Amino acid sequence: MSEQILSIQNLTKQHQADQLSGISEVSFDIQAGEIVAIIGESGSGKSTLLKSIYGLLKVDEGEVLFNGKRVKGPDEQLIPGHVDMKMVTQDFSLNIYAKVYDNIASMLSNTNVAFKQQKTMEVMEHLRITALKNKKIIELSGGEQQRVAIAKALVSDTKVLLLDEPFSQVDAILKNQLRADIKRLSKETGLTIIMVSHDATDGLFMADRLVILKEGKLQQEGRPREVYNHPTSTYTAKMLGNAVVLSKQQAQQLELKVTKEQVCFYPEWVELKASWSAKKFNVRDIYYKGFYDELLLERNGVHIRALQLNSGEHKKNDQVYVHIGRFLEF
Ligand SMILES: Nc1ncnc2c1ncn2[C@@H]1O[C@H](COP(=O)(O)OP(=O)(O)OP(=O)(O)O)[C@@H](O)[C@H]1O
Repeated sequence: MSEQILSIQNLTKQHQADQLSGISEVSFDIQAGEIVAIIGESGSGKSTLLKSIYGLLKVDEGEVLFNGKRVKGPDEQLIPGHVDMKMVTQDFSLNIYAKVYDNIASMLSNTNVAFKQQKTMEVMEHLRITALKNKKIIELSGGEQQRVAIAKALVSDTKVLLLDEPFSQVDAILKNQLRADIKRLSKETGLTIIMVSHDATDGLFMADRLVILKEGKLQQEGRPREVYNHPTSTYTAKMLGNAVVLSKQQAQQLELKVTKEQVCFYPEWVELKASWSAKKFNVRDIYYKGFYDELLLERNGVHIRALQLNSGEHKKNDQVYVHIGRFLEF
């Protein structure tokens, strides 16, 4: 059983006193070796939470415990931040005229040169940037710079890596590779990672646990599969899976038996098949997604979306039989 490394307790930080602008009473624990993804819409407080955990912001209330010891705020020490944690921000903080190797090695002392070399080479191999060793940062692509920034953060035996929008600079192919590499790194080395992303698929793909933030408050937390399949709000469902949200009245127009005010389901829960319970819908539009289509369907003026795995099977203005196999009520 892994041990707890961080405990975030009742953390509150408002940037402006007169309006909600930060985080409010956020509490959760992080186990050593876990990957935690903080997910939320723009302005929900993700960066504020990450910076508060690292000790970059003076919080109003609550505290962060690292192995049971309180993380100090920026007003309590000369260099803000925690010695066992490292944060990689979107600007990377690299010396752009220095070589990749030197950028990384600069984090280690010269007291043991052989160790410094070995450690730098080791971390470069982990991040697959050995071939870039003698290149200057200015000669690298955004994705390569991102890897160097992570290598630099990890070389000095970091226990917790904090990543703020780690994939903002990379294309889809590189993003998949980098996500897999970071996940592998955490599993191989026991590194704890807390990442912030506006793209929920990053969290679903990589994280052991998701923390969903809404307007500065913790909305839901749990394992990705659990949170995805059992969202406790329409906000979480929309953040994670492009969910369809209907009012009670709209749901009743589709002859769904509902009792609560809102109904929510993912497009993949909608079955396109004729059965005794299926209803006829019109295909109003088709969005081509590569190996599948997303259909915009309409019945009695209510629109829903469904997936068509057999791309091209139904066309615009076709009529299809639809069974909403599963839906949640809020
Ligand atoms: N230094 C600051 N001074 C005043 N308000 C701030 C400051 N930093 C953040 N805020 C406000 O606090 C709220 C949360 O900001 P934060 O950057 O934590 O959100 P976020 O979820 O990371 O957003 P994004 O995804 O857009 O980066 C926002 O309304 C933002 O405008």
